[in-house]
Amino acid sequence: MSAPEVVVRPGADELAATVAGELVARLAAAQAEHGTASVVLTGGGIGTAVLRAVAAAPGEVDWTRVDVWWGDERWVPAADDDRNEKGARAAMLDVVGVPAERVHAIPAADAGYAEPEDAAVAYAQELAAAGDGAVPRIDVLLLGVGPEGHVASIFPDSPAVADDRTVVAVRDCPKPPPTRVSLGFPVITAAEEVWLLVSGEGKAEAVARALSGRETPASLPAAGAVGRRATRWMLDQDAASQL
Ligand SMILES: O=C(O)[C@H](O)[C@@H](O)[C@H](O)[C@H](O)COP(=O)(O)O
Repeated sequence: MSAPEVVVRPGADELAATVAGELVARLAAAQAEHGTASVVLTGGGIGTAVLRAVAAAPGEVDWTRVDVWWGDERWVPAADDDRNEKGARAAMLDVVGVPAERVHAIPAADAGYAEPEDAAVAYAQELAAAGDGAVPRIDVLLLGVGPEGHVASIFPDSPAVADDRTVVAVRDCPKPPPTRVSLGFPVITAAEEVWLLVSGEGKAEAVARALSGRETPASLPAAGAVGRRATRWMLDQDAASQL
């Protein structure tokens, strides 16, 4: 595991454009090496801005050979505007044309699973099937970061921080909506590259704490979000202001 890399851009728009350009380049390189590429998407403001920037400049990637997964999803019906999937489809997936069979959405609350725990098991099975029983190769795993240091839907000092399952149901989230399904640390830390996308002064303290080396994944989940080959903190100036 290498030391985290920190990239700082002046503002959120420049950050989104930089991340989009580097994501396109990384996915194209993965396709050149493996034939296919895979990315885990995040919800949230800067994550969605990145998807819009990718759609505006989709580059050299063959989008019919990209597998798309999600880091977390809100436990709401498929048509609800809170769905990360809905936002990602509108911002990018439908624009660049990722085929339906490569879009691995976390089941919605009206998809036929009684409880989010059942949906989590189903998503864990879908991941395992793609990876021949293990976590599939993830070229880039994108994560937003909350002001208190959550990533995906793993919140500080919540049961998910110590859960060794690949996918977990999460209840009583401090950020609404309160019920979610999230990847667990075993998947996040299995990704080739983890990119943490952070914008705004309200996140500056969490960024500084995560990079201080003094936090645990339980106290500050973002501190536990490390990739196998690379961990990149991609920040705007405000988010970097306490470094
Ligand atoms: O679905 C979600 O809510 C997320 O995936 C969540 O982890 C998000 O990425 C962060 O809360 C940052 O969100 P913002 O960029 O909007 O602050």
